[in-house]
Amino acid sequence: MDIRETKLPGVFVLKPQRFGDDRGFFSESWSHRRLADAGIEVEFVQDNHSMSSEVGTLRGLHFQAPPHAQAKLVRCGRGRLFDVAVDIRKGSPTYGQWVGEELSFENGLQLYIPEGFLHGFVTREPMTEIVYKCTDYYAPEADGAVHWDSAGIDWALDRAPILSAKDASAPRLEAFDSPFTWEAA
Ligand SMILES: Cc1cn([C@H]2C[C@H](O)[C@@H](COP(=O)(O)OP(=O)(O)O[C@H]3O[C@H](C)C(=O)[C@H](O)[C@H]3O)O2)c(=O)[nH]c1=O
Repeated sequence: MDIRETKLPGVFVLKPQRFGDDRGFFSESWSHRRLADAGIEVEFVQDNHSMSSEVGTLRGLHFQAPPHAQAKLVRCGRGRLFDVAVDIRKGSPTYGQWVGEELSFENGLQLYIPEGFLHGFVTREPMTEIVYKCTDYYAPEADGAVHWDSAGIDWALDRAPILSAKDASAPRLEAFDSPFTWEAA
């Protein structure tokens, strides 16, 4: 498994090895030991799986506030999507900055997103499925959102995205009071 840090410290792109043969391929999609060896010391407790039928479906930008903050390990089980993380830790040198990566069934890439970051994605193919591990359980009372179009993200959209009502009415980043604070390592 190759693991490389993105331009946003703490956010990593991972590429598990695929062993191909006449049947297809085999891949270890997650290894606690391999992440720990890369300095990613987290315990996942919940797997999420969502499917979006249409191209241009945008889910995000979401977070869970402390004490239910979630780090996530995201991959694309079917189709293709553009996955984004935004730093919202007050005092962080990279506050408000974003990084994006195209994840697909074909490329097998994953994105690791630590606590203190918004997460969102937009689909690039129909029937796209996202699968991701979380380090805390769903806590609806701690669930939060920031407007998808307020962090300067280049979503490369050719039309208005398909959104949930919650996402369409989320506050803009500039009007958002983050519950996260950056702590220098
Ligand atoms: C997140 C979640 C949702 N739900 C239920 C609540 C709703 O009845 C239904 C759909 O929830 P929501 O519209 O929040 O789903 P998404 O818009 O895909 O939200 C997710 O999308 C972004 C990209 C994320 O990273 C988060 O995991 C999450 O916010 O699933 C659960 O039962 N458990 C959960 O962990």
